[in-house]
Amino acid sequence: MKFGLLGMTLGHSYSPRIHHELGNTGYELFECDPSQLSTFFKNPALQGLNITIPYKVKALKACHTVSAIANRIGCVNTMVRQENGQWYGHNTDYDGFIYMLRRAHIPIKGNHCLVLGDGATSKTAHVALTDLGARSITHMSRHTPPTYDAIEQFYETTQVIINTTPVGMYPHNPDTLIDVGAFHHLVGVSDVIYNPHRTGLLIQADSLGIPSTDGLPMLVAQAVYAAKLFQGQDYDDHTIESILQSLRQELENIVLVGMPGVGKTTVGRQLAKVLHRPFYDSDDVFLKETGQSSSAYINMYGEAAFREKESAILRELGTKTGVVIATGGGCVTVPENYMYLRQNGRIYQITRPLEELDMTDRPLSKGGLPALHRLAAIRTPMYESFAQCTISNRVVSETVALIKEDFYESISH
Ligand SMILES: Nc1ncnc2c1ncn2[C@@H]1O[C@H](COP(=O)(O)OP(=O)(O)O)[C@@H](O)[C@H]1O
Ligand SMILES: O=C(O)C1=C[C@@H](OP(=O)(O)O)[C@@H](O)[C@H](O)C1
Ligand SMILES: [Mg+2]
Repeated sequence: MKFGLLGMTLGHSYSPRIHHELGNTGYELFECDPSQLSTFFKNPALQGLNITIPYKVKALKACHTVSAIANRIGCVNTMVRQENGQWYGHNTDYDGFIYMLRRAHIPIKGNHCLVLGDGATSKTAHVALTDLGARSITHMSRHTPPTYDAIEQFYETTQVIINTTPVGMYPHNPDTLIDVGAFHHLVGVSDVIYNPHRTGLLIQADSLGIPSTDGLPMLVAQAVYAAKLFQGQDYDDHTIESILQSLRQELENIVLVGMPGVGKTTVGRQLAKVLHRPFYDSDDVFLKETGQSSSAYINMYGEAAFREKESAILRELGTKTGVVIATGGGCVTVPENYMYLRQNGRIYQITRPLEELDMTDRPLSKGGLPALHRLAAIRTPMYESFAQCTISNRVVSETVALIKEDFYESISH
């Protein structure tokens, strides 16, 4: 009995991890060339498959019976071997897509929807949005009209935006196709990408207070719905949510911001140790990359030159998942750094009474306590606009425990 995911180049996939959690411990990855495909499907040991690009249409053709939904979409993502040896095909991406929208409370009925992209996922989205009662569905793409040059004509009508393109996906993050702020009547934005957790599109939606969702709930839900077909088990929403939570817990970064000398490096290092995560300090990375400490560099070339290099470092660090990142105290002065850090992370502002801050070798704290007060007056609103949570750093071990507690609590919502 073999189960697994079929594709051409699979790289890192969460599917085995999800199916293993559902008890299907033999679920594996099958990378296959187009020329091997018809022989592959004939292997009688194969009991169940999930299919990813570029084989979703070919898979449909290999099935003897196909669900009505999969037929309408024109491709299958799940194949189940029947007792007579023939393949049955379904599309659980459809079910996963609907689950994702329902979970995020994004209303479709009666609404004008704009779908970015015209690939396989956009077809799934089209059929699902139709079934959910969308008032209109417009597909925007690079080559088939309407193309992105025509986007302005949709600013006043669009109510829901769904991105089905890979734009903004790792390692090309952050990158966006459109300006969410230009749309005036949005009630929901969804991106089927799940790495990063928050694409540029979703960060924009979030900052405008528009309900939004990434694609991880869809990924997990389609896997659970496929497992129902593979294993004949009747999983409920609770199963989807608990797997989603464990993935989020593993993937979400913890990012520390705050005044120079407040304890970001010290707390971050301890926290990483307690959580068994890799630790990155942007000033350490700076030293490794330039051969100079941040303070020496600022003294020699000025703050602006330092900020530019620091941003490039944060852009790179922010694409990582499951790590702890301590930033340098001034990272909040560059607005783009928010997107770099927030795309995969929950950001914590660390505070301590200014009188207790360590000012050694910190050029921006030069000038004693009055200078530190002036710096804090400028920066505090910036730290607050970056951070989702503020933690006061009295005793390092307690600070670590408080962040850990908040982090797990935040993931469970
Ligand atoms: N809660 C705390 N109590 C006492 N000293 C602390 C505390 N947190 C950090 N420190 C000390 O403050 C200094 C600055 O800490 P550091 O982690 O380098 O700050 P940052 O990275 O925010 O600039 C270090 O000497 C560190 O040991
Ligand atoms: O506040 C700042 O502008 C800076 C803080 C430093 O990091 P710490 O906050 O870890 O001291 C370091 O990045 C650099 O000297 C600039
Ligand atoms: Mg530091």
